[in-house]
Amino acid sequence: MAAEGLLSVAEIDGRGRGLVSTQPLKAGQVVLRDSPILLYSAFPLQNPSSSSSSYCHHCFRTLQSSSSINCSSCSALFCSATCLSSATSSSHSPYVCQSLTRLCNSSHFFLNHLLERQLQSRFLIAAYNLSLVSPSKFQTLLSFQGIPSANDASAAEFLHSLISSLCLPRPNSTPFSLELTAALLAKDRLNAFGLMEPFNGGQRSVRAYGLYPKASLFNHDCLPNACRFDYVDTAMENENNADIIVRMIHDVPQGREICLSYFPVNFDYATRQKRLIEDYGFACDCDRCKVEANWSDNENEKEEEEAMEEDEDEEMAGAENENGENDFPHAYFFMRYMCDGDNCWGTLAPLPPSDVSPSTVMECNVCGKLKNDVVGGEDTLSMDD
Ligand SMILES: C[S@@+](CC[C@H](N)C(=O)[O-])C[C@H]1O[C@@H](n2cnc3c(N)ncnc32)[C@H](O)[C@@H]1O
Repeated sequence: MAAEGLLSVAEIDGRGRGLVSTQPLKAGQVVLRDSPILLYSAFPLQNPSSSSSSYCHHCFRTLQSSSSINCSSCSALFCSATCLSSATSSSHSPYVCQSLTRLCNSSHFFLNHLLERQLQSRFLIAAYNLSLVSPSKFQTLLSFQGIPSANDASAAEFLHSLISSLCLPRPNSTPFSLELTAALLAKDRLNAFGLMEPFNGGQRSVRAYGLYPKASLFNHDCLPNACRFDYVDTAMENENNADIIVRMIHDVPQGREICLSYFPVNFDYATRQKRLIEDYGFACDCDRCKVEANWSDNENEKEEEEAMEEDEDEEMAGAENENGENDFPHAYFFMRYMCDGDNCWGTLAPLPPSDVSPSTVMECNVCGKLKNDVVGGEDTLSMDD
């Protein structure tokens, strides 16, 4: 992990573990570089769309058709002989290759089950395989937070029996219990990061899901102070291209919890709360939610738009309502740190600072666009002032 020592793990009231700054952190500073312990494809198993064959089945780079190589036993494609060779002893072991082939041939499964079950089966086979090829990484996976919900338990019941009956037993190992299968599904649901397809200006979908040992400790905030970048297609040859890099959006003092947003920051209050309860099992009470909880539901988006317009007029100072309270204190965040590219909704963070000065170039973590920080400079407000 780069930037070792900038963050420490702490117990945070009502949130479980979290990551806290051990020293003042600067805008743009890289606070974490983390490699996945497990990656799995986000595409259906059977009748995969053309896009599923666009990515290497090991590192998930976009494939260049001229250089891609087939697995000798199934249809999986790899970007190079090196990736195929690493995959054969890790992510695409004979156990994974045979199990996925058997699942693909099970028409009953696909006629009756939605994409969600297919992706869960991909994850479970990857996790069962991890216990064979890297017991220490499997122990890390087990250390992630995640108590199974009723949905996880019923998915596990179905998938556990399907995988036990269709797939070969894992060589020299005891079978997974139903309880462990349910626990694994919960850990995946609460901790997986999506590696997105290249941004082409429209709806962006996930190409692969990854589980990251350190990044899984970041808690959520609807106005995050850090955001994560990935460079799956543009990483250098000698870098792990599926690494997650977390950079500070703005300065924070020592002792502050460092949080990411688990989804695009433009989601409205009701959508955010629903998503956090349903997918992550908690109701958010961050500063932004406390303010927006007082906005009436159907006015939510309208108020946000109006407040942003007012705040533009007032040089992003934050508008006061008739009671003299600031009813949109986070307008500043939206204006400065939300990408204005069409349909993008990414978050902007400065490029890493040099030894002597902060960068004035902001990078979007979705479309990758670089732009000058229009608000940066000496009169810049710190979010923690
Ligand atoms: C990716 S994990 C984050 C690390 C986790 N706190 C731990 O102890 O391992 C996501 C889980 O952390 C908790 N969490 C994250 N952000 C939170 C927040 N703002 N308020 C309450 N709980 C939160 C929820 O239980 C969520 O399902």
